[in-house]
Amino acid sequence: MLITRRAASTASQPLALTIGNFDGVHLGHQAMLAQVKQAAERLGLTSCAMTFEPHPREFLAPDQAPVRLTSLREKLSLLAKTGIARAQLIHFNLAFASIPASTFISRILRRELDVRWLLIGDDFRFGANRSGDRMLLQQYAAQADSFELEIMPSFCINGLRVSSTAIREALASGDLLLAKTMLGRDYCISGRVVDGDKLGKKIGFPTANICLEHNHPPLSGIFVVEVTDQDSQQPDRRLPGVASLGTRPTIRDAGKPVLEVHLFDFDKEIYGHRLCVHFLHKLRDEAKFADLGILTRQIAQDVVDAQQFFLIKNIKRNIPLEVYSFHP
Ligand SMILES: Cc1cc2nc3c(=O)[nH]c(=O)nc-3n(C[C@H](O)[C@H](O)[C@H](O)COP(=O)(O)O)c2cc1C
Ligand SMILES: Nc1ncnc2c1ncn2[C@@H]1O[C@H](COP(=O)(O)OP(=O)(O)O)[C@@H](O)[C@H]1O
Repeated sequence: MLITRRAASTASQPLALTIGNFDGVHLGHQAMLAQVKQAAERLGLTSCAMTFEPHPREFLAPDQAPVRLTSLREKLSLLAKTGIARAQLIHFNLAFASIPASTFISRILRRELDVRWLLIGDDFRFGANRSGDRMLLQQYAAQADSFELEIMPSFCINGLRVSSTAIREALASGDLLLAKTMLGRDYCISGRVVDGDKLGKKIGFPTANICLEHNHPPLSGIFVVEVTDQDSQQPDRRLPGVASLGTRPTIRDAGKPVLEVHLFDFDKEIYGHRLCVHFLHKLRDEAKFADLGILTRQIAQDVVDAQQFFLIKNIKRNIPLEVYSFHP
């Protein structure tokens, strides 16, 4: 077995490690990473998260692979925000998928990475044919001069197990609040602004078209959003707007999802800028309208509905408030 390393910036030091796909870096992942950091501090180790690209199921069964919550870039940036010292990226290919579970432990975890403390989820499986499990790791952990093993129980909120699958389902059904509860932040998609059909300005609603880093986003429809522009003077400033994520059937069906945002009270050229679109609320599903005039009137209504959302969101209040909106 040949292992090649690229761009390791930290010197090789004994590790406190956790392993996973970390798609979304949700609150369950964040709790795991916090434990790894604590153990690393306590034991004088380097905290590290091992993750895979592509997602193992994207490689092994592309037809059944789940839609991604985060691109690799987004995932690494979220991992960095947790304060974990290092990410160990495994290029998931046939050679890696064929490594027997016991070889993965002895050769990679122990010899190559010098793992002294390991945290895994309660349903963690690994190695060729997913034959390795916590029992196997426990056997190795019991040996002299081995690593310490911790098992993370399911992380639940209101009795619901937080998982990437549950977040994908919440997003697909338009329940952005539930997704936010599990992610610990608004769901967001980032990418660079590219040229579109140049129709937006003509109909009075310029839209920044964002190049998607993953082809199958986990949600679709028309949304209230806030946008941050990483290439602006104020990269953390959240600009309000509306976004459309769909195939645009009215104009010329793009055949694949297109993400575009119209920002309120904004008229700068931002082609090439990297934007992050934070999804706050779903307004409606995308529709095929009879002509451009009807679509334009609907977009104007979407803007009014979104502004109403922001009006209520921004009022400071000390009374529990439930809001009903009626649509024709
Ligand atoms: C708030 C909003 C709602 C939209 N809703 C739809 C829709 O329901 N159906 C559709 O075909 N296109 C919809 N669009 C996409 C428009 O067709 C698109 O923005 C317009 O064609 C301009 O595209 P361009 O930026 O590539 O020039 C929507 C766009 C926005 C900003
Ligand atoms: N309020 C705004 N919201 C979004 N983009 C805007 C806005 N004002 C100006 N722009 C700029 O105009 C472009 C969108 O104009 P549009 O006519 O829709 O062209 P395109 O089809 O290339 O997206 C954006 O990429 C951005 O550079």
